[in-house]
Formats: sequence, structure tokens, C-alpha cells
Amino acid sequence: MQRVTSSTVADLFDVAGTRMLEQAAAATLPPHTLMQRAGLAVARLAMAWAPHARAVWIACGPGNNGGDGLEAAAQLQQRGFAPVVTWLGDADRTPPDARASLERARAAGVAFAESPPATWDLAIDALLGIGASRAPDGAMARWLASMHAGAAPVLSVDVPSGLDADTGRLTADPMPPRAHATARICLSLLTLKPGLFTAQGRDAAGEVWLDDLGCDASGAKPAARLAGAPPLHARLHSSHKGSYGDVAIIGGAPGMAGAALLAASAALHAGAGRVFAGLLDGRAALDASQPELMLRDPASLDLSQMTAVVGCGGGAAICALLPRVLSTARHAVIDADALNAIAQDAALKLLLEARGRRAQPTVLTPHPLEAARLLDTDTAEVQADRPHAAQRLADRFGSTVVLKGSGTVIAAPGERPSINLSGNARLASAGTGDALAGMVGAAMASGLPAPAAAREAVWHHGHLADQWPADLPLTASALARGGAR
Ligand SMILES: NC(=O)C1=CN([C@@H]2O[C@H](COP(=O)(O)OP(=O)(O)OC[C@H]3O[C@@H](n4cnc5c(N)ncnc54)[C@H](OP(=O)(O)O)[C@@H]3O)[C@@H](O)[C@H]2O)[C@@H](O)CC1
Ligand SMILES: Nc1ncnc2c1ncn2[C@@H]1O[C@H](COP(=O)(O)OP(=O)(O)O)[C@@H](O)[C@H]1O
Ligand SMILES: [K+]
Repeated sequence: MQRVTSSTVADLFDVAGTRMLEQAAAATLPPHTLMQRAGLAVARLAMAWAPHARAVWIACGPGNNGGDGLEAAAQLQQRGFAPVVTWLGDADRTPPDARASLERARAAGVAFAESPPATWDLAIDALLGIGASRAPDGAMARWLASMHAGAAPVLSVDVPSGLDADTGRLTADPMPPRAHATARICLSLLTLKPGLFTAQGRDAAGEVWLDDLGCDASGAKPAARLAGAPPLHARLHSSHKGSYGDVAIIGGAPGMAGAALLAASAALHAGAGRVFAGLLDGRAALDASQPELMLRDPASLDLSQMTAVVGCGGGAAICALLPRVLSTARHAVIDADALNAIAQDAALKLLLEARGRRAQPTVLTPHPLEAARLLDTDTAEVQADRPHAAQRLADRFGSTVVLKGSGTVIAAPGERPSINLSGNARLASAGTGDALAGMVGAAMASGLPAPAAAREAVWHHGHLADQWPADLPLTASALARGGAR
């Protein structure tokens, strides 16, 4: 059993891939072995996580997820706990594995009840797993609501019931936030699923653990992956500023120079060799506290050997500069208003596609609304399947795509998408995206391929937020300055 952290490197399997693995594993094992292992793993995690829990409520659904809960109930009962099971199954329609576990729970003397106990110290959600086919309703919906509204911790078996395991979309009502992040825990069985880590999945699941049930997934085809912590890059003694590349920040229209300066500061602190600020606001002055930045007229910059970070605070004026950036920049990071300009302009879309065909490294860094505009859809559709939306954008424009938000997805043509687990909602403040664009620019300028540059910068950006002292406000300018590594 393994706890998943922001540093964990792991493959993620969708429901179809998990089912194939389950069938392959079950074919080599005596009947009911997987469910016994699953139930034992749930019981062990429950005992380790809530060792003092006296009243344990296990809510079991009609399928094999419920079977895991029944098996866990039998195991807990045998270890001196006294769980109360509420089971929504119908004896005639229960799948064979779950029926065997039902018999074991009964034989162990587990108490069954029609409705939840009056109070509980730990709730185990074994209502729905990867077989969820619609939004919970009736008793199931009521039990889920009271489980998540209660003060006691919740352990979800395999996936939180009501969460789409492939996408992280909640089909149940949004779960209320919890005072403590550790008050929700999820034991994913056999495989890790993408939906646990993006969209609403992170809030619903809480801390995620994996038990592979003794099965080897190495031959199977994952749907996505957790890229985990990037490698450390040592700097050679013989290197010089030219080794780490030039970054040109192009943006900062009148009234929005701050966004471009945030990106410039972030690129500098993330290790770029030289950073040029090409501000669209000709009257804007550089911050005297950052004399390393070089102010330039954007039209004067020769981008052919540079990494251009374009769009931060760009306003409508960025439109006129985009044809030259898209045609000439050696590497490009396209953010904010530059993305919006491209979304509205067929000629710019063609230029971006042409960059992709020429294999000129490009990273797009949309938040969900910007991604929706580029895909000609709405935010809800993007958020309903973030890995798929990021992959569509990557394939459409031949670019690496960073789809921002909780569980940032990084996609590139011909690669499996990866999901980043560093970062938290303290990043939800103006300008943190500009800082990220600058960090991606620095990583590309150092010579990393676009997908690796995107993954590494996104991880470091989030990691800074995770390490941020609780009593210090997280501002974008401080985040940008903390980008040194
Ligand atoms: N077999 C094994 O040994 C192993 C199995 N494992 C475990 O099995 C889980 C998958 O089991 P599963 O395929 O039975 O699906 P599961 O998630 O229980 O749901 C299907 C049932 O729920 C019902 N249902 C669906 N939606 C509903 C709704 N909204 N409201 C009400 N009912 C709803 C659906 O009914 P139907 O749609 O057919 O009407 C059906 O009866 C997996 O997540 C893991 O925990 C692992 O431990 C590995 C070992
Ligand atoms: N709830 C959250 N959890 C994790 N990361 C978040 C969250 N909210 C925002 N972020 C991160 O903060 C940054 C915000 O970027 P963006 O939306 O472009 O904001 P801005 O335009 O103000 O800079 C992105 O890197 C995003 O992934
Ligand atoms: K569940």
C-alpha cells in the first residue's frame, strides 16, 4: 500500500483499462481472491488511519464496490471492531464476489442496519466504484450527503461514490469542503484512476492511497500518468548565462504592465540566462528592484534565438504582434490575451498550426475558459473531461498544452497526458498564471523539450505554493520571486 504525494510517479488507468487488468488478474487467481485482498486493504487502512474509531459505519452499494465494503466489515469485525453495515444490495442481483463477501460478513457476525447509526467515528464509503453509471439518488444520495456533512472522517473505497473515475467530474451534489484535508481519504484499488487527481476529484478523494492487490500493471496501457517531482538539474561549472537562454516577455499593455513584469520576474528567478521585457505600454518603467530585467521595444527583439512568452497583460494590442512571434520565435509560451486573440482569429490559428508542423516548440497555458474559447466550446465541457480537452488542444495545434486549475493537465501530441499534483488553492489569486508562464519560458530557454519544460515548471510553481508558510500571504509577485531553484 502506497500513499500518493505530489512527488509520486505513477501510471493512471481509466475504467476500461482497470477492468482489463482486473479480468487478467482474476483469471490467474482462485475465486474471490481480489475482493478478499481489497477488503483486507480497506480494513488495514481504516485501522491505521482511525485506530480509535469505535463506531464504524460502512455504507455498501449493490455491486462489487459494496462487496469490498462487506469484506472490510468482516475483516474489521474479526479484529475487534464492531462495524455497522447499511447495504443497498438485492440478494438476487448481487455479483458473485460481492455475494461471497456478504456471506463472510454475516458469518463474522457483522451488524446490518436499514439506516445509518446515530453517530459514527469513521464512515467507509463503499457505495459505488468504477461501475457508477448515473448520479446517486434516493437512499444512496442521502447517505452520501450525511456522510460528507458529518464531522467524522470518510474513507472512500476505490473512488468516492459519485465521482467519475476517468474525468474527476462529480455526478453527485458537490461535496462540502472539509476543515481538515486529512478528513477524507481514498484507497484506490488495483490501479490509480485519473479522476482522483483533477477537476473535483482532489476535493472528493482527499489523500489518495493505492493498493495494487498484488497485481502487476506493467504490461497494460495507461490513460495518463502522474509525472511527479522532476529531476534536479545541476549546473556545470563551465556554464555561463548563454547556457540558460534568453527569454523575451511580450505583453503588458497600458494598465497591465504588471502581468508582464510578473512573468519576467518569474523567468529571471527560475534561472533564465537573460530576460527582456518587451512591454506594449511604451511609457511603463521597470521596477528598480529588478535591475536585471532589460526593457525593450517588442518590435526590436530578434526572437529567432529566444523563448518568447507572449500574452501576459497583452490586451487587444497583442494581436498585431502575434504573426511575427508565431512565425519567428525559437520557442514560444502563449498565455492569456494571446490565447484569446488566437481563439478569435482564423489566420492566427493557421500560424499556430504551422508552428506545430514545423516542430517549433510551443507551450499553450490556458485556464479552462481560455481552453474553451480555443476549442469553441464552454468551460463546463472542458472541465467535464480535462485530460481529453487538453489532449484535443495539443493535437489540434501541435503544441504542448498546460490546462491550469486543480490537477493541472499537461498534454502533448503523441504522449499520454500527465496530471500535476503539486499546488493548492492558495494559487487562486491574480497573477499566479503570469508567474507560471515566465517559469515555463525559463525552463524552455534552458533547453528542455516543451513537454518536459511544462511539466517541470508546473510542478515547481505548485511546489512553491505547497511549501508556502501558512502565516504568509501568497501573492503572485512573491511567488515569482521564489521561483529560484
Ligand atoms: N470483482 C472483484 O473481485 C473486484 C472488484 N473491485 C471493486 O469492484 C468495483 C467495481 O464493481 P462493479 O463493476 O460491480 O461496479 P460498482 O462500482 O460496484 O457499481 C455497480 C453497481 O452499482 C449500480 N449503480 C451504478 N450507478 C448507480 C447509482 N447511481 N445508484 C445506484 N446504483 C448504481 C449498478 O447497477 P446498474 O447500473 O446495473 O443498475 C451496479 O449494481 C471497483 O470499483 C472495486 O471497488 C476491486 O476491488 C477489485 C476486485
Ligand atoms: N484551486 C487551485 N488549485 C491548484 N492550483 C490552482 C488553483 N487555482 C488556481 N491555481 C493555479 O494558479 C494559476 C492561475 O492562473 P490563471 O488562472 O491564469 O490566473 P491569472 O490570470 O490571474 O494569472 C494556475 O497555475 C492554476 O493552475
Ligand atoms: K466508493
